[in-house]
Amino acid sequence: MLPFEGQVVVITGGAGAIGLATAHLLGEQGARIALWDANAAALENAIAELSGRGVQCTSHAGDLSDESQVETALAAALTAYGRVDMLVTSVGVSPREDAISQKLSTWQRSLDVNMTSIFLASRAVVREMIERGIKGRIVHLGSIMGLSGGGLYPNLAYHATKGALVNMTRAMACEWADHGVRVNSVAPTWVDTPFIGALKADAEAMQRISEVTPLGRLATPDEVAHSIAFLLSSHSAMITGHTLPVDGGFLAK
Ligand SMILES: NC(=O)c1ccc[n+]([C@@H]2O[C@H](COP(=O)([O-])OP(=O)(O)OC[C@H]3O[C@@H](n4cnc5c(N)ncnc54)[C@H](O)[C@@H]3O)[C@@H](O)[C@H]2O)c1
Ligand SMILES: O=C(O)C(=O)C[C@H](O)[C@H](O)CO
Repeated sequence: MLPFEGQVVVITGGAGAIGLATAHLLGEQGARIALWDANAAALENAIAELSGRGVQCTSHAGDLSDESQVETALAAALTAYGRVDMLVTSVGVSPREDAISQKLSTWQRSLDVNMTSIFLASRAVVREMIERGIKGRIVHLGSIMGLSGGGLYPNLAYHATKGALVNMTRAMACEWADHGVRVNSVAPTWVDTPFIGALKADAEAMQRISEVTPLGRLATPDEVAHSIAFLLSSHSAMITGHTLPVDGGFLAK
């Protein structure tokens, strides 16, 4: 039997690079997938890719910082599958603005996407898990920037929201442990995805990233997906409230 045979996973930001790599990995291991994302065109491609490989999948296109979108998405997933066993939150925005010139609107949008959407999806899914007695598992996409001040370039709103996610993970884990729901995060280093397209085009930034990363390279979406799968699996049954760096040694320096 496959490790996630028949289990249902909701992946927010599921049309993005890390979300989709996770969908492929969990799908290969027997999971049924619900991808939620704001990017309707990318979702369509993602669903075509997954279906082409025989993975059962549904999607919902909408802004997940909007409570009604999250509720609609969950209702559709429940209609399709009747349950949700796992949630991966992989939405994110990274404005890379310095604090002095940052606009309030940019700051607010970062909070809405990087924090509120995660609260909304987690709350919606865990209500269902508790109602149905499902011992669910959640993994959030944090960042090494939530565990350090960074230093290579200013990005206050990103640092603040990813830092908050570390403690949101702990608080959710403590609150939901009695129901058998585990909550963890991964904190990747820079991952080779379109999310850091502007940085990849900057040779000097890439050189500095390589210097501050003991393993000297970007992570791949697949490497992050495998860490997520571990935290969703029974192999991590005694781990909750934890943030796992997937960082090539960045935080060890
Ligand atoms: N790529 C990296 O270097 C890196 C490193 C560390 C952490 N992360 C985190 O991993 C996560 C995924 O990153 P990625 O590299 O796959 O990026 P990505 O841009 O490929 O994927 C992010 C997805 O989130 C979706 N999204 C953004 N705002 C949304 C909203 N309001 N509602 C619904 N969907 C929304 C986007 O449409 C996109 O498909 C993010 O949380 C990011 O902060 C990325
Ligand atoms: O977008 C940025 O500038 C980031 O810092 C995003 C990621 O978190 C970065 O790749 C390191 O984790």
